[in-house]
Amino acid sequence: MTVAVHVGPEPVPVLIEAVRRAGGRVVPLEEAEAIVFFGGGPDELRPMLHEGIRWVQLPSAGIERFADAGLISEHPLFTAATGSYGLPVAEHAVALMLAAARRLYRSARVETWEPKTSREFAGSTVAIVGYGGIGRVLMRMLEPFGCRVLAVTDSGEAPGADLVLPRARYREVLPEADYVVVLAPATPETRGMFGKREFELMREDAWLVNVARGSLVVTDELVDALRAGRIGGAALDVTDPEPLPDGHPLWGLDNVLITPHSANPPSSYWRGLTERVTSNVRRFGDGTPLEGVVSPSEGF
Ligand SMILES: NC(=O)c1ccc[n+]([C@@H]2O[C@H](COP(=O)([O-])OP(=O)(O)OC[C@H]3O[C@@H](n4cnc5c(N)ncnc54)[C@H](O)[C@@H]3O)[C@@H](O)[C@H]2O)c1
Ligand SMILES: O=C(O)[C@H](O)COP(=O)(O)O
Repeated sequence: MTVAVHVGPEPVPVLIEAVRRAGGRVVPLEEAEAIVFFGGGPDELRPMLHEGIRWVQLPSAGIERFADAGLISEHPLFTAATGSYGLPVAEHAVALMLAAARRLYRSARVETWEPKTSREFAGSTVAIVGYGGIGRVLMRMLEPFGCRVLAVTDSGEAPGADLVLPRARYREVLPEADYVVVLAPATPETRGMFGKREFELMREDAWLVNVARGSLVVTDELVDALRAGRIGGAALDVTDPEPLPDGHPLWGLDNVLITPHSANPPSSYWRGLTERVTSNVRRFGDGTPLEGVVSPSEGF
């Protein structure tokens, strides 16, 4: 079946091309049965959802803005870009962990010769809290380092992991991990899932690596834990608030690495998104299950 797809509100040429590559027809909104949404938020999307729309493809992996606005439904069906950005985000997590282990965050800033304090990353214990699309790629990248991987996922399956626990038991991995990589979605359930209580469970030399969403971490309690030496450090690609304002205490702590939500650079973003669009337009046309379907009740 040829799918009639509207790409908007921004008619991005590479997305139009991705729809056509999959055999879809790019049409005005009134004639569309599917929307590849790009260029706005819930306020722009809501008025586009006329009764002929059966499917909406959202551009990011984290779709909390749309869930919080009450837009996610089964009819129309919503898909996210979950898993599409596995390679770049997993690579960024590895870069942050290596920089932490090798103390590059420190060496890059000092202007004097210092005693050696770095450690080896190979053989570390890495907890992946939210083992999904990105977590699966991270697992593969950790293999050559001989890491021990503790995975938190409700699926019960994480091939190669040394331990798999359901999300309700995520705190149990914290005392064992050298690095806790946060990869869960932003939902009401995950808001603040890393705060004082969780930092107290972590090892004093362990690093928190957040490449998911800032809302999962209670920022003030993280600052307290870092100042008190309760944990070794934090590497944050995402923060709450975001952007992190100038003068925020996190900027001044030397055991903190901050990147500006740059784990998924533009070239990787467009590659991941166009692949997801092509694959899902094809699947929609064939009547096969779509990738990245969002559950209205779960919010991811
Ligand atoms: N930094 C960036 O630029 C960037 C880019 C892409 C994605 N992200 C974020 O990374 C995260 C993961 O993306 P993904 O594509 O792997 O998504 P995904 O849906 O494939 O994986 C998320 C996993 O977390 C699990 N999960 C849900 N609730 C949980 C909980 N309470 N505790 C532990 N695990 C839980 C899910 O079951 C799923 O397996 C999302 O938060 C996304 O917004 C960030
Ligand atoms: O979740 C994602 O795909 C990235 O973090 C980008 O999300 P954003 O477009 O909502 O910032």
